[in-house]
Amino acid sequence: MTRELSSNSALNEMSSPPQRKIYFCGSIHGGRQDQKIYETLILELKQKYGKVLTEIVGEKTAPSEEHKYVPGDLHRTYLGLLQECDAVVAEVTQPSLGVGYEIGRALTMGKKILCLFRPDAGKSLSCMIRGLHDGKNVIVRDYSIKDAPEILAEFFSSC
Ligand SMILES: O=c1[nH]c(=O)n([C@H]2C[C@H](O)[C@@H](COP(=O)(O)O)O2)cc1CO
Repeated sequence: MTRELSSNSALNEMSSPPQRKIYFCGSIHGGRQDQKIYETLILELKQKYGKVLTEIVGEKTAPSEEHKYVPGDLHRTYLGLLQECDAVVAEVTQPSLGVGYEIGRALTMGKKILCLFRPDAGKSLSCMIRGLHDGKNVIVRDYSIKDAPEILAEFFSSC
C-alpha cells in the first residue's frame, strides 16, 4: 500500500508542473508588439514550471481591462504578487517603464530573475538591465523564441 502511494505521488510529480509561483513581466503601456511572444512564453511556463501570477500580460485584451482599476490599487496588487513569487521571468525586448520598475523591485526583494532579450528585433537593451547579469541570481540572456524552452529549463533547474 505504502509503495503504491509513493509510486503514485512520483507519477503525479512527473505529470504536473511544480507549484512555483512565477511573476512574468512584459510591456503593456510600453507597447503591445510582443504580446504573442509573451503568450508563448507564459504557456511554456505554465505547462512546465508552475503557476504564472501575471497571465494577463500575455492576453490580447490586457490593456483595455485596466480602466476598471485605480492605478494605486493596481500598483499595490502587482507588488503583492511580486513579493509572493518564487521567480521572475521578464521579456525585456520592448522597453517598458513598468517592466524596468518591476525588475528593480524584484532585485531588492532578492528574487531570482531571468531577463530575455531578442537582438533580432532591432532594439538595444538598456545597460541598467543588461548590467544586472551576475550569472547566478540575475540572468540576462539574448535569445530567439526557438531557444526559449532550453533557456527556461536551464534557469528553472537551479530555482
Ligand atoms: O494592468 C496591468 N497589469 C500588469 O500586469 N502590469 C504590470 C505587469 C507588466 O509586467 C508591467 C507592464 O508595465 P507597463 O504598463 O509600464 O508597460 O506592469 C501593469 C498593469 C498596468 O497597466
